[in-house]
Amino acid sequence: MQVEQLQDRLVVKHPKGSSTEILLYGATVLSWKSGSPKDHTPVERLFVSSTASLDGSKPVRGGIPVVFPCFGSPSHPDHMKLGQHGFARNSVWKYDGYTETPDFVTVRLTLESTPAIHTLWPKSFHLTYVVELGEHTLSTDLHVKNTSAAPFDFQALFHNYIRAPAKEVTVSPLQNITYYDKNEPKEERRLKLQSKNAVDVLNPSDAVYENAGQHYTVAWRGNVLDITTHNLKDVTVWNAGEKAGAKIVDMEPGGWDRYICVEPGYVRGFYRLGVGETWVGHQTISVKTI
Ligand SMILES: O=P(O)(O)OC[C@H]1O[C@H](O)[C@H](O)[C@@H](O)[C@@H]1O
Repeated sequence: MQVEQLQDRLVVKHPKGSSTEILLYGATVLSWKSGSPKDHTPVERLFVSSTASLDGSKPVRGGIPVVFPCFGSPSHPDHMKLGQHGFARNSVWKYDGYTETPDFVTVRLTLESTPAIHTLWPKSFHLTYVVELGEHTLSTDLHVKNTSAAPFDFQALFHNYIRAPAKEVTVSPLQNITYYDKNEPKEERRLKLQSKNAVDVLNPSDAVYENAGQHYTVAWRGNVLDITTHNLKDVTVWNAGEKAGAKIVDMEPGGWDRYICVEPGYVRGFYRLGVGETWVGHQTISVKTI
């Protein structure tokens, strides 16, 4: 059996040694251990704060929280009752089974509206989250189906906390891409053009790159992870930095220096989904040999 269902999570093991754990709360990927094509020893690739709450009392500080149907604090008139990053990351998802091929173990989770969600966002929808584990890859797909009688607008994002030393890691290629700098105090100055190709987070970063290339390389000292995406036109690069990081209540001491968030999403503007239609956002994170 490659998938073990525990009370609060799924533990998925690949015959070639990689593994992943998915908390039903938020469908949050909590762990992804994978070797590289050069060194087969499985290594944890995601950062989860040791002080994160995993009991469903608040979204997990780390792993891969799923952001839907709004990113950040709501800005769309239909989203005003929602909390930061929406409800997907703090709702309990249902396990919907797994499939297995020689190369991949794939698990499915689903989420539909509940009375509590309905009071915040009165739409009818069906979400399916598909997590596919390969020998050196982890893919996540979010399927959003509109089961309402009218179109609705949403944003979606995979909030990947990549385990990496913040002082050394870079994300590329981002040169000549326009980004929305959330750390810039004045709204009218927030849209900027990135001049660097490999962007670091030596200073605090909260930058939403618009219409980026959907293929990113996250690199530091002998490590390379590739992220390829589909239908996720934007990517946010976030690291709180030392000062603001110390103020995040569920961030472990010094935790700001152990992660970089590289968050593919559809978050600049909104995707309008017609009645009965399904939208799929996809990412694959691969461990590369260098
Ligand atoms: O603290 P959270 O609600 O989990 O959000 C953590 C971060 O998520 C994204 O990266 C946003 O761009 C940031 O502005 C935010 O601080």
